[in-house]
Amino acid sequence: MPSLDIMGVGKNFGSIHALKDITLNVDTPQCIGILGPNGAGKTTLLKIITNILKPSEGKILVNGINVNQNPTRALEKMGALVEQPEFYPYLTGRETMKFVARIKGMSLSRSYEEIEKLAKITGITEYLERRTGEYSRGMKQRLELAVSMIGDPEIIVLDEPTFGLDPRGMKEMRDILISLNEEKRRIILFSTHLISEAREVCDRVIIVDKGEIKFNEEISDLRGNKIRVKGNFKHLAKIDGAKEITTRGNEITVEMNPGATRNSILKELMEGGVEIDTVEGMDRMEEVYLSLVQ
Ligand SMILES: Nc1ncnc2c1ncn2[C@@H]1O[C@H](COP(=O)(O)OP(=O)(O)OP(=O)(O)O)[C@@H](O)[C@H]1O
Repeated sequence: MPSLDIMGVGKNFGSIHALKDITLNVDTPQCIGILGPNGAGKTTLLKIITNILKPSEGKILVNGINVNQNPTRALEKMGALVEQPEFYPYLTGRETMKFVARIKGMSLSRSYEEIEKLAKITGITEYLERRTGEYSRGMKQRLELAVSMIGDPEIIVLDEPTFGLDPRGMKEMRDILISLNEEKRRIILFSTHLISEAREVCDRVIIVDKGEIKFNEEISDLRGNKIRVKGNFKHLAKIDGAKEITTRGNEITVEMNPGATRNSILKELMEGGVEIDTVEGMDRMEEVYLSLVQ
């Protein structure tokens, strides 16, 4: 079983405290999303995990091995896409993968099988014979993922794998991550700005802001306890199922009492004379994230 231990990691760039005492222990295969606004510290954390940067404090253990002290052994079973690699533009996708497979010490016959398998998983089989200099951003991103997976890593670390892709490309990349995660053989850690993406792909979500973990929960534990309604109303009657109600313009946010349901709240609002236009559910992850972004 792969394991990743982030133990009290801090990172200072001069007077900037990019990370402060980050601790996280993962010892079962799962997908973890790191969500956070610009400058939160996501990339810095992923760079420390992959030994591109040294922590100012704390340590990272991969399968119990200290990344900083023994990087070769610790990172043997890790595949990462953290700094955008520049491929040699005159090599084809296949040659690029073969090159990396050879560096990783793989035999030619094994590398051939590995390339075919990974090209299929990441959907690049049809571009394998083209020079990477001619690849679109989406093709490059898939090739990068395929390259990071050479050697069947137990831990995969990806910095914003869907960044810069069009909606279809984003969906396809998410589907690849979902299917990799379904095998439940690896720890997949990736950063994103998108709540919806984290919710769709991950088992656990961590929200980082100003270098600190502000939220760390399993997706399955998140229960929506707020709903937001937009509509017309003159004044609000008492809502039995509401713990707290706030209004802003034509927007009503209701925090529900434990026994209440979305439907019971909506019924009460309508009976109280609210003409409802739209309804949104909010969960705690969304609340924390939106409060940080705002
Ligand atoms: N090499 C560096 N030198 C100085 N400051 C840095 C360096 N790298 C990052 N920082 C600072 O550390 C903080 C965290 O940056 P980081 O790139 O980790 O954030 P992020 O969450 O990945 O942001 P984004 O979503 O914008 O990519 C920021 O204040 C950033 O300016």
